[in-house]
Amino acid sequence: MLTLLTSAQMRKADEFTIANKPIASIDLMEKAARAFVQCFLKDEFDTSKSVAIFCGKGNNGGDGLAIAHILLANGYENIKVYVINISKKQSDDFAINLQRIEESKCKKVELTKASELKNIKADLIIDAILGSGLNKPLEGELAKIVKAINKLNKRIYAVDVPTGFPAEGKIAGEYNGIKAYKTICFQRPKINFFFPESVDATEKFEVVEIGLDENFIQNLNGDFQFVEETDVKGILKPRKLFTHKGIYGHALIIAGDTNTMGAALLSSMACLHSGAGLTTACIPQSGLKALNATLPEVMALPRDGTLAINNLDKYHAIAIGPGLGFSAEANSLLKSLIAHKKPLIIDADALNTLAENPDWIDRIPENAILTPHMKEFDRLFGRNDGWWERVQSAKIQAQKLNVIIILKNQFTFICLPSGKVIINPTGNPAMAQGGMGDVLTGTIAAFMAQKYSSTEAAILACFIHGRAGDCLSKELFVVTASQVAQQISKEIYKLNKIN
Ligand SMILES: NC(=O)C1=CN([C@@H]2O[C@H](COP(=O)(O)OP(=O)(O)OC[C@H]3O[C@@H](n4cnc5c(N)ncnc54)[C@H](O)[C@@H]3O)[C@@H](O)[C@H]2O)[C@@H](O)CC1
Repeated sequence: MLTLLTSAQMRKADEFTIANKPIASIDLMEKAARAFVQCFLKDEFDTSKSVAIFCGKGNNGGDGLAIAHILLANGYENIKVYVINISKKQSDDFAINLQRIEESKCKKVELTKASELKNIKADLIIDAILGSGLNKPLEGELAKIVKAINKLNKRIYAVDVPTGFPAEGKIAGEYNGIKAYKTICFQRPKINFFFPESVDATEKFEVVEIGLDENFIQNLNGDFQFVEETDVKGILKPRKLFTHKGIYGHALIIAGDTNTMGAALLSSMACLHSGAGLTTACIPQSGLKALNATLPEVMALPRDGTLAINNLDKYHAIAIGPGLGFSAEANSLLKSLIAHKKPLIIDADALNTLAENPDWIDRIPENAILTPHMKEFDRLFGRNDGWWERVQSAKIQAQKLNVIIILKNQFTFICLPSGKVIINPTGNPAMAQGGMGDVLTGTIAAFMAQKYSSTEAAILACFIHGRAGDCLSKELFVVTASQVAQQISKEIYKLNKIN
């Protein structure tokens, strides 16, 4: 699991590396600049293009100056550096690189006013005005300069973080910073790149390694961690010889209503393909034909409007919610499940039922998993102003209630009772279609039934569900929930096979 860093922690890692490795601060900057250029050249190999590099006077600007001379050395001839006079203060490494630029054949101009940008002509722009040192909103002439740079309407590559975009913390008000095509950031992605608000600042980002001390970074107590494929492979267990269906657990999916029976079928289908030994769908009578016709492997526990499930012992994991609707029966089922200590997943309509009965929330069993999307989360725990606030609130609630909250989005946040937030990297916009959450719920239930811990089940399910969608979207504009459900077994197989 990769630990993500705040800007303050990044500075510590920087200082530690300089103090403990045979590398000086200016050489670390050079290394960062080289890593940036290497990444930049993968996209921009036409060295006849002209490049305007906008630099502030801190270390981000220092990077920009180093990038200028490295690009020159790589065959780019038409490079112009614009040093923006935002303050008198300059960093030591900026000063050293400025001296180098002055001694080179690189053109350098000082820029004080936005109006001076009118005559700038460049095919490409590199933004190195402000990086992770941003400590206040962009104002005055600097804000005007940034606006004018955006208006040049050229492809902008940002160094480390787009100027004006906070690397972490609340993203307040309307974004007025650099709108980058791509951000090439150092050693770790910025935490805020995982929030939807970041699309205003950068269309994409790529992380380059700059040689900071990894041991030091991993031992920093970062709240945010990032799942890697190796983590998932480390958790997944192979299916052993002589095992039988009883070993892989029995999952109960309480879901479906007359008009939303598909949700129950999708959840059950995903549960099957994710490896549960037995799957039972608790659905209304009206869904039995469909269930038997489409998922013959799944058993049924028909609901007749007054169902009480007496024998919960035989189930190793229970998921409630997909397409469940709102009824007295659904209410009483959820209430009775909360009273039991079974591994439980609460999703969709069951989350909304919970929101209508807030006094039940404190009674949710330990290590239960809640899987809200943004609206369901806000209904449950109150409105949030932006994603930073929402994830902070999910973090607090997961700790307080001792549950796991899977806050779903492009990047899903798995908030653990320990206070850690695990970011899932897989998944893509082709998966933005109804039923996808039902599939995730069925997948989590299957992993819990197979006796993975709630944390493991959450990590596995989110990663593999997204990975299934990623694989399918290589050939499809949109992937449907059924396709994802059916792909899951293939993805588990691939991850297990390489182990
Ligand atoms: N591990 C690291 O920390 C490394 C950092 N490097 C670079 O260093 C950058 C951070 O450098 P700095 O800490 O010098 O900070 P910046 O270069 O981001 O900013 C410089 C200074 O600008 C001022 N400032 C902040 N917000 C402002 C605003 N809204 N308006 C006007 N002035 C403002 C602050 O006083 C700040 O210290 C990173 O983003 C990265 O590009 C690299 O050189 C490599 C290693």
